[in-house]
Amino acid sequence: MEALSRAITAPKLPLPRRTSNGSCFPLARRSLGPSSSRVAKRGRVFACQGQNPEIHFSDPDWKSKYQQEFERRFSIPHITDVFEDAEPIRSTFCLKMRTPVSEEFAGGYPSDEEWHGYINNNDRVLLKVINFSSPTSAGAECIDPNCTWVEQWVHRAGPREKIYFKPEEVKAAIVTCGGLCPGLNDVIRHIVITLEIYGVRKIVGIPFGYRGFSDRSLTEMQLSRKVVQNIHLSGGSLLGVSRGGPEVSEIVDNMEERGINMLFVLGGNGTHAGANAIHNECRKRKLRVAVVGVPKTIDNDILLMDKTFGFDTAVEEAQRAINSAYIEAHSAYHGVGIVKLMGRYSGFIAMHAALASGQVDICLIPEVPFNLHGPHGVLRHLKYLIETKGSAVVCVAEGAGQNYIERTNAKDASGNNVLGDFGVYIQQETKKYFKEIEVPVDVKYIDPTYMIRAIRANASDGILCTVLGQNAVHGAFAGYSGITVGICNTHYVYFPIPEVISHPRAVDPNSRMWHRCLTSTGQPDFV
Ligand SMILES: Nc1ncnc2c1ncn2[C@@H]1O[C@H](COP(=O)(O)OP(=O)(O)O)[C@@H](O)[C@H]1O
Ligand SMILES: O=P(O)(O)OC[C@H]1O[C@](O)(COP(=O)(O)O)[C@@H](O)[C@@H]1O
Ligand SMILES: [Mg+2]
Repeated sequence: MEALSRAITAPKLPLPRRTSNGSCFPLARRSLGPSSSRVAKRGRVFACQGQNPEIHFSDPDWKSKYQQEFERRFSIPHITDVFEDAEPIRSTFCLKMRTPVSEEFAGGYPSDEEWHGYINNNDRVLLKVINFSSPTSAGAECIDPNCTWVEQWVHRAGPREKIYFKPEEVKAAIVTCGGLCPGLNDVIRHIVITLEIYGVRKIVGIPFGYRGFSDRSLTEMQLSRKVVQNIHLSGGSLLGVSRGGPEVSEIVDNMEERGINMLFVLGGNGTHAGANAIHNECRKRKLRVAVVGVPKTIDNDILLMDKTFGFDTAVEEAQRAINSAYIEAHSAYHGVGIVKLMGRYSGFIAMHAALASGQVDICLIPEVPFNLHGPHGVLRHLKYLIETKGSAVVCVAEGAGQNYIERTNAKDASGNNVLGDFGVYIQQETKKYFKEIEVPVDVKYIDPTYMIRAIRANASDGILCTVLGQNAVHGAFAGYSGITVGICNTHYVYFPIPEVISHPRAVDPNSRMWHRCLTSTGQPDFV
């Protein structure tokens, strides 16, 4: 797997802390490296790595240069970049024709000249929709010190009128990697259904993530509308998931062997790094292959998207654990309920679950440093809560408080750091502290980790999965590769993969959302 990791350009996680917009971070000094640009945010100087290396705000044309560079970065790779003479055909995706697409296309491809349901290749969606009037505005994301409004457009997702694959020549494969996430089956289902509408007959599932490309004992699963009809009714992945796996070259060798020319990859940042490496390898080998990702992570740590599928469901389920902790704490004499939720580097689940439940007194996330001990520490505040309220609920994200736990350098099969269990640690420290100050407390610890991700998607996630799955297929047929689908300001878009995985998206401690969470919990700064 190490070799696979080296194959991509995106740096390995985690990276230095950045703001939630994913690009800027405060500069210690005024000097900038060759690949950074400077922006003002709340009166501080920021650097935007990898963006507009030579941007000079004194240049009267800086804005148009910035936009040109942005357009270049967010252009989505197309099959014609490599196969200049690739000829498109009229789309076989036409919803006006109600009869099923014939297996042999004997009478030619179906078409409906009158249908206006296609996306124009030049359609764009605005990536940022707030025109901040000042760098001091809450959550301001500025490019220049004056916070000038710069339109940033990204590609609109959806079916195109011209397609670059003949359905009868397509062998499509779907693979699900990383940890589970509610909605995986919904996405698989809609990829299969949409492929069939285009007229594809050869659709297979690769079992157990990237591993399924190398382990000869794992055979591909034939997929059809009939097979996937009811899979969304249960959680998990019909295909199975795994971490780790073969090298990129082995994956592409195997794809060639099986004749796969459309690959749909469902996974998080690691999986997408792999998908991008597969796309690049296919290009290197001059293979007419479309590789399209669908971001999957309950951590919600993929950049630039409103949210990833499964996140809402996970938050909803997490609330149940918080509610149980609240009931336990509230019903006990001096009860303290502690809940640990997932979130390796990003505290979105903990923050949103705390906000949604309204029952959390202290929310601890990896992005916001805190002291456990001392006059301004978490434990002192817990004492105050016990004295004043009689009980307290604490919600901690998995990645919080790692500085309190001895590092092991252990890695999982994908190369992710194995974190220490801060939930258990804070539980023990709480007991120890109250024992020392001779205040009796009843501590209840709940770790619902796998329960929040092994369930089926709720209704809103189900719809999100439907749109993402369908758009993934439209993107592949339109001839795009090395892309992923997302929701952006409520519209659906295609992003080039490297732009969404350059580092994990994190909660911005200066964001309105974190401030709302603090308003809700009433917790002080623990520093
Ligand atoms: N940097 C990388 N380059 C290529 N493949 C990777 C990379 N990181 C992880 N992978 C592969 O992607 C798959 C899923 O990665 P993992 O980090 O476990 O989950 P996720 O995709 O949810 O982040 C694994 O098979 C792993 O080997
Ligand atoms: O026990 P597992 O399968 O490694 O999963 C735990 C991990 O799952 C996550 O919730 C999501 O991780 P992925 O997006 O990489 O699947 C992490 O926060 C957590 O560390
Ligand atoms: Mg990950």
